[in-house]
Amino acid sequence: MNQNDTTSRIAHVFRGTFVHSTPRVALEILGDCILGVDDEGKIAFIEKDEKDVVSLSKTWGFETSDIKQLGQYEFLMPGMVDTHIHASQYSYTGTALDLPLLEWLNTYTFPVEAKYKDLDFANDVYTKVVKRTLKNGTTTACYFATIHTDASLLLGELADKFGQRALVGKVCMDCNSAVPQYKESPSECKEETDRFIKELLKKEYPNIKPVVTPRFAPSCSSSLLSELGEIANNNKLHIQSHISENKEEVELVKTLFPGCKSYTDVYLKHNLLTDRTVMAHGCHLTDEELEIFRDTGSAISHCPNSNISICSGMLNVRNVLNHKVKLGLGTDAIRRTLDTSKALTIQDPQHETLTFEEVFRLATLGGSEALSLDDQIGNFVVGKDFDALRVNVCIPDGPIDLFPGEGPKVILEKFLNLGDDRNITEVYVAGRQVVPIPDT
Ligand SMILES: Nc1nc2[nH]cnc2c(=O)[nH]1
Ligand SMILES: [Zn+2]
Repeated sequence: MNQNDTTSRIAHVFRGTFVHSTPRVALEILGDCILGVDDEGKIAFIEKDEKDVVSLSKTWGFETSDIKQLGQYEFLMPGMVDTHIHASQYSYTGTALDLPLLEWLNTYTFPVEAKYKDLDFANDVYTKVVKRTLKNGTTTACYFATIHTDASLLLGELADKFGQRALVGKVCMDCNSAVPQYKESPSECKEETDRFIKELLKKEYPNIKPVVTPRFAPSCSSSLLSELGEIANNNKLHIQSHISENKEEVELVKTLFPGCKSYTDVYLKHNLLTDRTVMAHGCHLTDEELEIFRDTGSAISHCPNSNISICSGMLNVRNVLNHKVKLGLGTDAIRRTLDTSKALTIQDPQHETLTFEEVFRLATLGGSEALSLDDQIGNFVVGKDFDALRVNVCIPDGPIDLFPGEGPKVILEKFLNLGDDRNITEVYVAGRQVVPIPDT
């Protein structure tokens, strides 16, 4: 857009420090910048060290009095992209962490997920998870819901209502011997997935997309996996699932799919590895499997919080990045990603520990790449949507103390390691301010 374009007007102008990542640099600090957002929510301009604000305001048609000036201890950063979150497991977050994956699923997860048949229960939990994640800076979330189509549609409705960008997956599973009431028949799976996609697309929510969601290979028959691969490919939809999270699961998949060379080969053979696929965990993938991820353009969602909590394994992110595989983070993962990388260095001093700048990139631009949304979000580039956090590290009674001489890089590092939602004073998604959340 330019000054001659009368269809879009400037909706916000910010001035101050902006931090973001580019494919080339993990952390770029833009001091004293001015950024304009048009009324379609896109970044219209970014000017550095602008001397003549008056002429800029004339060019773009805004009032200089409308500029939002950031304070010394404030900055704007891109919104965080959560590439893997189970909205339906939010009610028991922080508990039930005493069993390994397969027992954990049977004991805690499946019985709770079965409750989402009840739309009142779903409404309560899904409202809370969308609000909580938005307040904590998740501007994009890639959600697993449950097998229930109507509750999954409700999750899409709530994300749209509160203004979060989201991929929403109705979970598909036709095998569950431990909790047999929590599964669908193969035909139900297909029909309900079709209905979910059709109904969600019919709503035309601007920032919500359906994602085809086979739970993981042990929960799905081969014919269901093939059906889902076909649905996703015919409709050019995203795909999400789990892979190689713990060793017992990897062994189980070998026995369930004896004709496949590896866990990755199971998904490959069913046409589920595309450049719109994101697979969670991947702790135990081999280098050969990572090459398949790279060749197909499929991404990994790193979930170290979960991996440590139920002792699944430690993904070597450095090795994934060295294989040029796209990688984003799952929920609340910045700190646990750094811890896991350090634990790998303790085990092997040759391991090149991830830096906080690299992890910052994974939480923002990396996530957008993993979800193939990097043409739209992930950093501050003219033409991309304005998904951003206004951060203030110096709020009264906040979690961070500052000391003389600390510049923007230290301030960002402190925020990433010590900050919380009190420091995130405003959140924007596609130019719409969504935090503070209005009272309804
Ligand atoms: N961590 C985790 N792994 C899974 N694998 C299949 N389903 C799940 C799930 O709900 N959580
Ligand atoms: Zn998961």
